Amino acid sequence: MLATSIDSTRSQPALSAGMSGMSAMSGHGSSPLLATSDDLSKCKYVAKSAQLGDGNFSVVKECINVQTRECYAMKLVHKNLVRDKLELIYREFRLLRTLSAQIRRIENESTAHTLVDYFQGHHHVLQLYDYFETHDSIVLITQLCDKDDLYEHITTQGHLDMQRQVAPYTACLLSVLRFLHAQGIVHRDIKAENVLFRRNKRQPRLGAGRLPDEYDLAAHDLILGDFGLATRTSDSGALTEYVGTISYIAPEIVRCKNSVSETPREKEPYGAGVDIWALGVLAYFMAFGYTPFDCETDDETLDCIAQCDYYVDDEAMRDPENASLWDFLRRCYVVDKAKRPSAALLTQHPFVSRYFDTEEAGSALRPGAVHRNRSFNTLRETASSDSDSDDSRKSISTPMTHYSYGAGEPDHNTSFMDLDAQENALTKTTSHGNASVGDSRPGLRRTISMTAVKSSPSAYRVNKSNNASIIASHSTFFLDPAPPRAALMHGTYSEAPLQLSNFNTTPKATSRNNSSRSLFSLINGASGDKGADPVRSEHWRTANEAADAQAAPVTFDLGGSDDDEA
Ligand SMILES: Nc1ncnc2c1ncn2[C@@H]1O[C@H](COP(=O)(O)OP(=O)(O)OP(=O)(O)O)[C@@H](O)[C@H]1O
Repeated sequence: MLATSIDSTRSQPALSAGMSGMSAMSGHGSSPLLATSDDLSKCKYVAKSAQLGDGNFSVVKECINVQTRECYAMKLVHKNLVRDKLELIYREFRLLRTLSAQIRRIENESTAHTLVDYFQGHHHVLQLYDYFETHDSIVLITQLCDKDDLYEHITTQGHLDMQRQVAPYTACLLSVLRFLHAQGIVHRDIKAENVLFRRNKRQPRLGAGRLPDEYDLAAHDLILGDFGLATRTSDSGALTEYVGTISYIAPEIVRCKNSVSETPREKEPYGAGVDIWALGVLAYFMAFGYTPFDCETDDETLDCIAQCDYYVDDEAMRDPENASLWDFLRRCYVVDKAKRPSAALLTQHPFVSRYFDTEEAGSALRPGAVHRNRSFNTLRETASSDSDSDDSRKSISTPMTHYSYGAGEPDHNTSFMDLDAQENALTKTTSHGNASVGDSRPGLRRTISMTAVKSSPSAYRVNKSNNASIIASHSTFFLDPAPPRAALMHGTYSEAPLQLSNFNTTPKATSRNNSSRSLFSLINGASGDKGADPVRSEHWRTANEAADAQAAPVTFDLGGSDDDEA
């Protein structure tokens, strides 16, 4: 691992030098050298001025690669905003890049007959295609998704249809978590705002007798994004950071907040189970249109999470047709992280097992009676066994020892048959309290992720063994058509992208294929112009802001780990 100076490579033709792409976005965090206009690459992307969305540190816009006319999402992370939080973007980039490489490998190896589940988790991870740096921004070029995310879908519809949407959407996200966790990656920010819908929706060809109308096929277009808080457990050692989004964080993360003054050694580390808890929160939100633990203040919410005290709609709880969902949620909301099931085990749960190849799990566990509950009300019960009748809400407390895996990590081989055999009937602690909680429940609002990342310049190093051009070329799989390598930026330091109110061309939305065994063959295959269009490219490349060249860039080391592409 050794640092590479930006200016030593920037003057090279960006796309011909193996390390140039990487080094342009990498560096050592000290004494950055001034770039001149000669050093700047032309930007190969033009963005729409209107944004698709924004986050704490970034704006996301639709863009077009001027050579291939493929459309992507452009995430512009403003350097000023991340100057003391470089590790955030560094970590997100590294993870997305590694995941993209891993996904490419899997997709190349996959054949139709090996696809046994309806959802292939790796198809639903936001794909990184390209990256570059300008004077003001670090820019990630990713798969293009719809403007409306899952949060918008839920709030627009009030709540989602249990049978057609909640169950398959949950199954799809469970499939993503199973994939990520198998790679040793914890997302740590599973929430509706981070679930997108792929833009390029193609009509799937369904196999005979294959569930054409039983569920919303948009489930195959879910894309999990925002890997800003994701981490590899092997990279981070014990996870003890208080990060995530309050409504969705697990009790063990809450405990990390409360033990902030303790030495790291004394903190109780958490793992992939935090994503399972958050998936339970999201499934609940999809089903009922509000989140289970939210109170008026953050402190109250954290207390409720720590005690697993969640809102329960009385009617919805009693409806036997919702039993499967409630049971799924109870499996997710286990306070003891060692007893919370893994994503792999949860695929056997009746609420979602129809979407997985879980024959061994036993057909008796397969659901058939999960239907939409159209008539829930907002009266919920509170679980606190000590709550008084003047409590403003009622609740049901999930027992913390709902079932037992024994000590240590969950046994991923344990089936739900085994678990159910161990399990006692759910012991609800229903308290009195007659007041409706409708008034006390805080209004829904888009959530904000918490970060606890401190700057650590020493972490930025360059790994010369990672060849940027190889990594970049690997980030282009499943493009339709695949762009020539020269059409990518490969991390170069470039002029700011031109921004237009609209593209005066007919762009091709770029997306990876849908997933599922029945959806694997798609009606519309790759077609169209496969080559770069240099004339058009030059046309698009005019009018970039040369002013960008006047100051030194923030330097980044995006050197990968050893398990990145070789
Ligand atoms: N690939 C994409 N296609 C379409 N829209 C996107 C895409 N990526 C992000 N968005 C939109 O931009 C918003 C912000 O993106 P993202 O969550 O990645 O930014 P962030 O700065 O990491 O956010 P946060 O501060 O919440 O962590 C998303 O909520 C979504 O609406």
